[in-house]
Amino acid sequence: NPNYDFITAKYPEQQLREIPRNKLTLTRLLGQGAFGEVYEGSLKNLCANVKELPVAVKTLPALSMDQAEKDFLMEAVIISKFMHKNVVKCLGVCFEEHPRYIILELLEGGDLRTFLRDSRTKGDHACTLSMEELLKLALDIANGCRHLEEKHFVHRDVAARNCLLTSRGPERIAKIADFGMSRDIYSSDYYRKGGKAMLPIKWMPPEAFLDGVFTSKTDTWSYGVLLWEIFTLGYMPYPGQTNSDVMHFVASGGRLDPPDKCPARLSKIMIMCWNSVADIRPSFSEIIELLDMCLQDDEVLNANVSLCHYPMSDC
Ligand SMILES: CN1CCN(c2ccc(C(=O)Nc3n[nH]c4c3C=[N+](C(=O)[C@H](O)c3ccccc3)C4)cc2)CC1
Repeated sequence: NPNYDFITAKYPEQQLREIPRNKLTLTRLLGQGAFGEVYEGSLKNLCANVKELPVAVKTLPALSMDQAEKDFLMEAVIISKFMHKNVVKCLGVCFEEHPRYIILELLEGGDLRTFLRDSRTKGDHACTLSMEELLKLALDIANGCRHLEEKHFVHRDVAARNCLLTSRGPERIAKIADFGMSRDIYSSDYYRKGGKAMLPIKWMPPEAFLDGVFTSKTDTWSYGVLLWEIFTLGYMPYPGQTNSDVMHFVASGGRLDPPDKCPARLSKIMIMCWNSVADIRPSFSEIIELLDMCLQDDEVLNANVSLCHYPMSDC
């Protein structure tokens, strides 16, 4: 996996900060990850002026396989490389004994896809979030992705499920928060192709699932699907289609329909992200400029996000 080269080749000197385990208290379980749990916790006097710091603690079960251990370490090393307000921060690790912990900044709003789905009001299919709020979420993640692009890091799994929110209120900030190499093998978001890796087919461009080619333009394609997720308030992409349906559909030129009543300026960005020629897809700097234009455009701000009515799918 070239991302491993990214780490070992360029930054061998960067050490992970080992945190004494006795400074850490785990309070409650936040979620079950693919290879472990994530707890809310608190960190005592990490530094002078902070007595107790609320944190998220990712755990690796003590009896994990070697590969899981390597992936877990790799996730900590990768996250520690980035310093950006839209990328989750790693505060340190407890790696000297089992169970191993990765200590991350606590984001209390939960993941972006759940938040979008919860923000639908029942029945009248209106939405509790304004276009401006949705655009700001989109811009937060685009900024995080631009930082990864600048660092020549390809994420490979940009999707709403892998983003977290600082809170659910109007001051919420969205961050890219999952750099795990392992995939939730029980989630229908992933597809085991050729008995090997679990692939998020519905978020991948043709050159990735056909030829295994991954560049920052792979993340651009995935980001276009994330935009579609945001403006459908968390629908499953390609409703009613299986992963293998989608591989054939997309490889032969098929694309997601932009959400209905989605303003043209916004749909255009999605379509640009899904250009079959990777080089023609926009960089994240270009995407940010285009989204900033949307934020200035009343036609976009006054559009109402109406939920598409997909008959049979897990909407
Ligand atoms: C209505 N309520 C609102 C509150 N809510 C939550 C649900 C989950 C969380 C949560 O996991 N927060 C996290 N903070 N930091 C990290 C987290 C996860 N991390 C990870 O690294 C996880 O692997 C990860 C990464 C991306 C997305 C999900 C999980 C790092 C917080 C609130 C439950 C529903």
